[in-house]
Amino acid sequence: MTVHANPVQAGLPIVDFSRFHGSDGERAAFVAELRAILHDHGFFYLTGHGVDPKLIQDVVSTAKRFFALPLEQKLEIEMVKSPHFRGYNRAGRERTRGEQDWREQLDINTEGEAVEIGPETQPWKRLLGPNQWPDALPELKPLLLAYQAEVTRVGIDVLKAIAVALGQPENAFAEIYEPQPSQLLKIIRYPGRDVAETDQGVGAHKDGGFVTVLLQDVIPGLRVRTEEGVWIDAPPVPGTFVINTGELLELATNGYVRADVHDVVAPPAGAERFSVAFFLGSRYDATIPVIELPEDLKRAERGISVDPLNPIFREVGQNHLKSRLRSHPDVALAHHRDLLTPEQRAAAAAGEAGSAY
Ligand SMILES: O=C(O)CCC(=O)C(=O)O
Ligand SMILES: [Fe+2]
Repeated sequence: MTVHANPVQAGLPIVDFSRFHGSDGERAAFVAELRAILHDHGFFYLTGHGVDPKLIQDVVSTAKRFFALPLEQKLEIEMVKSPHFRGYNRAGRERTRGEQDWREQLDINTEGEAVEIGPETQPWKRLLGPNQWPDALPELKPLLLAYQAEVTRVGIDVLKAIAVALGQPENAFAEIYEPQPSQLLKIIRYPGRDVAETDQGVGAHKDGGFVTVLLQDVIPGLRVRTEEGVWIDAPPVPGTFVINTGELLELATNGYVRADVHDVVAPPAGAERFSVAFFLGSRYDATIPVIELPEDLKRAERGISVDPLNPIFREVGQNHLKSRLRSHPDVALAHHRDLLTPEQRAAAAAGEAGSAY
């Protein structure tokens, strides 16, 4: 694989998206490179994405001001107050495979109205509803919604390039993300190891959707596990996003596309790490299709390995709801007891269930 000017030696490749819109030759080279990356890792740095650096700077600085608010102001919008899994979580509240993640975060999603839930309503409709915003920082809402719109555009652009790399028409995935893809935006703060009770910023996991668009501030911590089981560091590279594919693409391509496992180690004592993660998925009412790949790619399909601890459904809304119920047992108990089995209720009450995302 040819890797473009890559300052991260032996690390993840850096890809310039403007080449997708360049000359025919540039586009073909870009698409071939992307295809190899999708198959090897599903992880890369993206430049040439067109997001205004000023917007990025404002999002990061305002996110830092949010986390610097007094705890009681952040708790005014604690996630447990939202049946739709929106809002703030203190560090230690989220779990990945039963182990505590050590990060605080604010979760935003598509801004919308709650749906009245009756016995016939599909359970995933509980995910729809308004976000919670801090009164103390009114500028956060317009900023994060503007940013969410921008990273949605980037995610969809990348998805079009992915479709082409897989030998499909650019709009191959449009029928499962139009008119409203699922959006989940998290601003995240990882406290240093002097404060964190474990080294686990977030435990090893795969993301769930189409693609994740990750903005890292300046402190490293993200690591990616290759197919051979080697962990590679993915430190921040200024001006880039880290893009990674999610399980949806693994499923849709019968494992041709890889969604590498990754984690975040807590920053050193005295440091704190900030990131902004955006997860783009298909419509909640979509079913993940299996894409017929060209013969040469088909031969390289790996198949899908099923994780018994975290089964994945082709019904997207059901899948999202499952992840959210597992990651946030307090919300599950407060608002969705009726969806839990007695075992899940007991595990949630003991704070045992959970996974990232
Ligand atoms: O904070 C990061 O850099 C990555 C977070 C992540 O992998 C996730 O939230 O799924
Ligand atoms: Fe992740």
